[in-house]
Amino acid sequence: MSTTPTTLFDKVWDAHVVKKIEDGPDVFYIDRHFIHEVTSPVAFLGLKNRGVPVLFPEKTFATADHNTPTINQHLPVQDPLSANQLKALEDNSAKYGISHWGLNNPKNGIVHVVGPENGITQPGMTIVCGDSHTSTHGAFGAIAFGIGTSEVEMVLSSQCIMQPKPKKMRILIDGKLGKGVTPKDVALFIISQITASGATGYFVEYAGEVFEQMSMEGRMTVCNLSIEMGARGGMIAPDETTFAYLNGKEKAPKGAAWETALAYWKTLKTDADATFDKELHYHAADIEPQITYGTNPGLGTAITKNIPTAADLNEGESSYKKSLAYMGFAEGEQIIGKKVDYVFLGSCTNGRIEDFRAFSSIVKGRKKADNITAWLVPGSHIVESQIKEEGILDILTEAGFQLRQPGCSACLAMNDDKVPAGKYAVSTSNRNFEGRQGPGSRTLLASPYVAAAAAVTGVVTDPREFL
Ligand SMILES: CC(C)[C@H](C(=O)O)[C@@H](O)C(=O)O
Ligand code: SF4
Repeated sequence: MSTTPTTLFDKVWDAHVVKKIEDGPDVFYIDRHFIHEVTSPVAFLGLKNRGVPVLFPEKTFATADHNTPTINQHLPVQDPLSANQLKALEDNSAKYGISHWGLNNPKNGIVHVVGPENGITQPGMTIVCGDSHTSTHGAFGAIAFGIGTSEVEMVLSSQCIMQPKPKKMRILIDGKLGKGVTPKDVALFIISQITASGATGYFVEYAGEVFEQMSMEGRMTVCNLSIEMGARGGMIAPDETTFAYLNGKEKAPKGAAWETALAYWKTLKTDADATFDKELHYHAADIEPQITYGTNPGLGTAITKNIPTAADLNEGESSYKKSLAYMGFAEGEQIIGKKVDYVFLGSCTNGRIEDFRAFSSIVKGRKKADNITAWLVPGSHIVESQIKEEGILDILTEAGFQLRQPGCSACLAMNDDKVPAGKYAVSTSNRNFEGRQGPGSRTLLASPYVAAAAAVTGVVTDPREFL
């Protein structure tokens, strides 16, 4: 065994290199492969054309999420393109013997929600999916990243991909988070500090007290947003919180296999004195509830602050002005008090049970504002069941909200959940690009607390006044 101090990332990476290529990418072994309806059909077509089988069908897991409606899921899907994609996923999975959680399957939900909650995602694994937010699974101490459709085909046929090793960055945050400050705020804060391309070329390890104290749901939220700072992925060393979350999950190891796995998982941490290519250090006390005001996730601020000027930001002036013009905002304006039309609680960033608990803790005993259309979309059927079991649905109903059925929904508006042109949405998702939530839609990214505060007041509101 090597005595050189090693990072968590190197430990997991090096254990998966099948072959090193001189001056080229590594041939990299993949433990778990997730697929959804958008990026898999062309990969399966490639297999068919080459007459190649799926090498290890039991290592690939399919779920339908992007194109699925969030009401009346028992009825046939109306949109022909969506219906075709969903059918292709089902047929391809059946043809190659791949596990498939389609609409109405009790395990169905957003790929990055269902993988972890069923114990498929485990520490020390390499995990890929034809989807950028695959970084979510890094919360378990896995190396997880998004791949393109041609690589999906490669993984299906060989369980390997060609992958250059990224550089390593560690982001350390010490101290304790203040009232109303959530993992989403931590991630939006980091992105606002380093910009949406600040971690390009790196794989990030999040470390320090803030992440050690965080729940698995919170860690998933943070790792999910790694991609929005440009990183290849993000990870957090597994610990007792991770093991407790996984223990008893359907696909987690059981009995003696659990003990063996646990012994290995406990070795998965960065050694003291291991070095990174870049290190950033922040303090929890400096992080307030955040909100974005522009058209990339880096254009965010503490909710109590005013929208910065181009000079404050060091941003290219014309692109910044264009971004604010799209949003209908002006430099130097206060963000609190801005009118909101839509509230979206959901997505692979904030569609987990903890997010619904946070949202309901604010709307409890209050009423939805009349000007707000709210879409509350659980990340999976398991989350939906928990919402019902914990009495959260009753709180939401009492406050004038409806619960929808699981899927990506308004996060990218590939189904009917589209925010109309010019309207403002406070959204717990991860992208605020032009038109992301529907043509002409305007997105303000924020935490479930901020979303709830907007949902009951109708305007951007500091959630701390309700906590
Ligand atoms: C459709 C899919 C390829 C896409 C992604 O890769 O991220 C989507 O999930 C998104 O969030 O924009
Ligand atoms: S919820 Fe949004 S970010 Fe996540 S996979 Fe679906 S579309 Fe992509």
